[in-house]
Amino acid sequence: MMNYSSGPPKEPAVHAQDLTVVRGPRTVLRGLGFTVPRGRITGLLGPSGCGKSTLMRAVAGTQAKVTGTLDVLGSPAGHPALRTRIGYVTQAPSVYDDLTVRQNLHYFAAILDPGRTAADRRHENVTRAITDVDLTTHADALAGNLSGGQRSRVSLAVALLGTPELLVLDEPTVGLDPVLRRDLWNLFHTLASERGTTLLISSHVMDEAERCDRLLLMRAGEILAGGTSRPEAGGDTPDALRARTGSETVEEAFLHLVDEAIAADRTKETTR
Ligand SMILES: Nc1ncnc2c1ncn2[C@@H]1O[C@H](COP(=O)(O)OP(=O)(O)OP(=O)(O)O)[C@@H](O)[C@H]1O
Repeated sequence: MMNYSSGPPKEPAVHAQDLTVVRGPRTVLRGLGFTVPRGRITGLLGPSGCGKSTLMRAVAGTQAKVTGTLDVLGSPAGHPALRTRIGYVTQAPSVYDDLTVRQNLHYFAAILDPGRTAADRRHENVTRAITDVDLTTHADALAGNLSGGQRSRVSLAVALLGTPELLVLDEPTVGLDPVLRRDLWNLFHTLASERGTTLLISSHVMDEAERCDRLLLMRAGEILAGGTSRPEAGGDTPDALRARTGSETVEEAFLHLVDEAIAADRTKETTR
């Protein structure tokens, strides 16, 4: 296993400039600039509806009406060459209820790595992914009989099958108990430190921000902290964010920045 402790490559995994997304009649992301450093966990945090899922869909290449620059692992987002290099887990677990956990994984493994000669490798990858998400004891259970949290871990295991360079995880810990949340965060840190995986993880639970290496804070389709319009491009660290805003927690820092943004909006309106 490779160890990336000597420092990840400098070129960011994701680079966005003037990124704008329109959904229906609304401009949901407005001219965003940010980078996601390689081999680190970047947390994307902000209130419900601020545009986190839309941003992740754009990075994963599944979002329509994206304008501006969005480079992912050196290619434009959505490029076919990125398909096997990115693992994307949406909020809705995509598993087949009438297959067991192991059968689900074998099904997706066969798509990623087809052919009889790859059977041993597929078997190894499936076993590793099931172990990674701690579902070994449920490997032969039907997915339809699993709890919500277990089903989302099957989705995560599917994303881990191809050993992706970039993992895009949309609220992966929603509905999980504290022990599982802790275990998953430990897994995320192991993936970053031992496999060099870049993780972009969304959450609206501010205490999860403390577990990230870097933070991008969003509000109403804009980046509030960690974007490239500020010197802390590549995401603020939780420590830097707290220090910069004189706050004890990331939640307090976020509220401080929201208040600042609201005050700045009001000033703009009154000077119009
Ligand atoms: N298909 C759609 N058509 C039009 N607007 C949409 C569509 N999907 C989402 N939106 C709007 O885009 C905005 C951003 O949605 P998005 O799902 O990206 O937010 P989010 O931050 O991920 O929210 P949550 O934390 O609740 O998942 C929301 O205001 C939402 O109403």
